Amino acid sequence: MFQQLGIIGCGLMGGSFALALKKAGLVRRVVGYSKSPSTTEAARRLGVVDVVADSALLATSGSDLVLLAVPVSATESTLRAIRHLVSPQTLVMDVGSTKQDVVLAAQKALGKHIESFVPAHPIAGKEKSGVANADADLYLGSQVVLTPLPSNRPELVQKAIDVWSALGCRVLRMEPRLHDAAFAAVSHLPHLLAYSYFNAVAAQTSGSDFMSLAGPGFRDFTRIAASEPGMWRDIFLSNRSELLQQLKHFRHQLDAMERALEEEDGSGLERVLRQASEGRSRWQEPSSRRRAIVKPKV
Ligand SMILES: NC(=O)c1ccc[n+]([C@@H]2O[C@H](COP(=O)([O-])OP(=O)(O)OC[C@H]3O[C@@H](n4cnc5c(N)ncnc54)[C@H](O)[C@@H]3O)[C@@H](O)[C@H]2O)c1
Ligand SMILES: O=C(O)C(=O)C[C@]1(C(=O)O)C=C[C@H](O)C=C1
Repeated sequence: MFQQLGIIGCGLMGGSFALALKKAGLVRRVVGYSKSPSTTEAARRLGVVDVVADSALLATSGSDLVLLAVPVSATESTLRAIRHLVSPQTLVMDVGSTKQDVVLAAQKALGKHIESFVPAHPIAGKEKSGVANADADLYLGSQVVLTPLPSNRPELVQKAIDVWSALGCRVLRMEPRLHDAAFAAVSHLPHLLAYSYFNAVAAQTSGSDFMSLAGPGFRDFTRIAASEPGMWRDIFLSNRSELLQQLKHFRHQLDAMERALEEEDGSGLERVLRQASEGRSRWQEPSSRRRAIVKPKV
């Protein structure tokens, strides 16, 4: 049981974490800070936070668990703002979608307090941001990647594993570099493609007429194109080199499809379509292997 959770960034991810911890009975009090006072006030009205803090530092004061749920580009300044109140017993985590830059930001900002910062990335979310979309069950059954640092206090790493496990998550440990390479392929590239594809259709003269006829295929493929642009700008820029690498792989496949179409190469086309269809049918969504909620150890 945590005495106080300090949420910095009371949006979708931070708000959902607060609600999940409350639902699991793992926290006595939640204090929240967000850049915009109207957001923090909405979080209080919705019962996501109990107390509104006027700064990130005040949200950290007295908290034994602090969660940064801000855009990845705000990690360094936020950690700098709270570092004086991070004690050796405080567990500080983030939920950022990239990890190499977050670790770098923490190294620059935290000094000796880095021992308390355990970088985390829950593989959960949705295209709707903001505290109004926070959901106590958002993390249930999801994977959470931790990229612990060599300087982390082992008991805080264990505490991080315990708290996510208690929320019904499967916790994995990974090197930041490997994390960023993997999520460039399975999260960042699909978002980039969804945004590009949507614009490619919408920019055509008849784009809106075409879209008025669209069915579930279009809906499913473009859902994530409605995601928050500022957040994804940050993610793309922060993981730029891995994303560029993934774009090369994608362009190679697209070129092969285009060639097969131009040459009316039906068997070549079917070969690549079959390869994808069989692979996708075999793929099992990790979060569909839902785990029972384990007894909280925290
Ligand atoms: N949305 C997703 O699906 C998803 C999934 C996994 C991880 N993430 C990561 O979670 C983080 C938060 O994303 P979200 O979807 O909750 O966004 P969000 O827009 O819903 O919430 C972010 C909140 O942070 C606040 N904020 C922005 N800058 C701030 C600052 N400097 N100091 C304090 N508060 C600040 C905003 O006002 C907002 O309340 C991002 O780093 C993102 O990469 C998002
Ligand atoms: O469900 C969605 O809308 C998401 O995009 C969630 C999603 C993803 O799977 O790519 C988005 C960003 C992350 O950092 C983790 C999860």
